[in-house]
This record gives sequence, structure tokens and C-alpha cells, in this order.
Amino acid sequence: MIRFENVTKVYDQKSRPALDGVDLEIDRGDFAFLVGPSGSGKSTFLRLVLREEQATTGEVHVAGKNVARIPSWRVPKLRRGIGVVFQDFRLLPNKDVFGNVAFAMQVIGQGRHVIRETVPEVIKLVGLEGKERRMPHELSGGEQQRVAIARAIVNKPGILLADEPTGNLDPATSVGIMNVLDKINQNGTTVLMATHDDDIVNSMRRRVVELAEGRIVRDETGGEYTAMIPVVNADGTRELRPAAEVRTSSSAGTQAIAPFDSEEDEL
Ligand SMILES: Nc1ncnc2c1ncn2[C@@H]1O[C@H](COP(=O)(O)OP(=O)(O)OP(=O)(O)O)[C@@H](O)[C@H]1O
Repeated sequence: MIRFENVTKVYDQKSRPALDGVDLEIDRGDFAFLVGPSGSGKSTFLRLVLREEQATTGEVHVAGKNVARIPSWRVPKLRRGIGVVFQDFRLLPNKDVFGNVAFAMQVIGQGRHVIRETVPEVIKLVGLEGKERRMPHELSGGEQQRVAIARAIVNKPGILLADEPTGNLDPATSVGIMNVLDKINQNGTTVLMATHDDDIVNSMRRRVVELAEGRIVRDETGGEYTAMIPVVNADGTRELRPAAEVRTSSSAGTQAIAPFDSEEDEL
């Protein structure tokens, strides 16, 4: 469904590449987490799938198509097959729940009859039945994210991309959002979720693709994720560092403390 072949993305010649020689294949129906510290390339990966950015070298294939070969007038069609959810919900503040979800269908020219039939089904799927007439400011953060998810899937995309969808939510609310994403995946949608929330990743036990400085450092099915681990620096000072960075060469001179078991080690 999504295939990256030796993909490198350079934004700025003076900095290291945002993605560096990435090879990855995500099959139809997969649920995968894209994890890694801030700046490791997660959002860049998602932007390349959407063709909001283009690879500097290498090839990005989405639903069997090399996205670099899609003429710009056909890019909206590519994006119609991909639902996207963000950390900050991005709802239309002057439209109610029904209106926000319906809008996604209206912009692609769906008729009123099909909109009236489909929107309530999707609102029910995300657990917002009975809240159709609420305005965004009358909803909790978790409910707003459910609206955003409903809007992302109402046109039945094959792929759902979620960029830190639980980033603004408390742990209990996040679990509810993950249950919704899980249900959507069970209905056949390929889900790719960028996050640095290790509790969420570890509670789901799905595929985990870990990035560090633009490179894939781990790809495991049913994997776990440790975002931060305690290290001792060359000068003897201790600190918490992103786990993936500690495994890369840029952290030479630091030594991981393991196991993380005594009170003294809890930094
Ligand atoms: N438009 C841009 N122009 C220049 N550099 C960029 C641009 N977007 C991202 N970068 C750089 O590319 C690298 C990867 O950034 P990216 O946003 O993909 O990381 P991320 O893993 O999604 O981070 P976060 O978790 O903070 O969102 C970073 O070094 C970032 O500064």
C-alpha cells in the first residue's frame, strides 16, 4: 500500500537529510506506528506519502503508483484515497459535528442523499452518536479528535495517516482514540500513525517502525517502544536521552544505564 525505495529527503543542503535512504513497505490492512524523537523524520515521511513534499532521491509508491509520476492535476485524487488526522484536530469552528464530517463529502461533490446516509454511520462508528448538532467548542478534546477521524474516513480512504493524534489528549482519552483507530483498521483501512507516546505503542502491540536521524533503526511486528532512556555521559553526568539516538553514532561517549530499576537511576 505504501512503499519507500531508498528514499532520501533533503530540505536544506547544509543540514543532514530529514530522511536518509529509507526502505519500507506497509501492506494493505497493516497497522503501523512510526516512532522516534522529535526531528527524526516522522512528519516528513507522512508528507511524502501525501506528496506534499517530494523525495530528493528514491521512489515513493502509494497504492501501486509512483507518486513522482502523478501529474499535479491528479494529486487531489491521490489525496482523496488518504485520510489524515493531526494532533490539533483542525475542525471548522463554525460547523457542527455533522457539518464538519459532511463537508469532506461535499467538497468532492457527493450528493445530499448519500451524505445524509453516510455521515450518521461514520459518526456512530467513532462513538459520537447523539452529538451531531454540537459545535466543536462544545466538545472535549477527545470528542473533537473523534470528529476529525470521522471526517478523515468518511470518503472511505484506503489509508489513514495520523500524525500524533493523541498528542493533546490525556492517557485515558488517548486509549479511546486508539480503540477507534483499531476499529477502522479492522474494517480494512491501512493505518500509519506517527507518535512518540510509548505508552500508546506498548498498549497496542502492533508493528513499530523506529526512525532516528532520518534512518530506520528498527522495524518489528508486535513491537514495543522506549522513548527515553537514562544515560551516563562521558563526563559522568546523567540525563534522559531519546532511546533511538543513544543507539546511533552521534551519541558516542554516552553509556546507557540498564536496567532502569533503582530509585537513584530515576532521573
Ligand atoms: N520544511 C522544512 N524545511 C527545512 N527543514 C525541515 C522542514 N521540515 C522538516 N525539516 C527538518 O527535517 C527534520 C525532520 O523533521 P520532521 O518534522 O519530519 O520530524 P518529526 O520526527 O516529525 O518531528 P516531530 O516529532 O517534532 O514532529 C528535522 O531536522 C527538521 O528540522
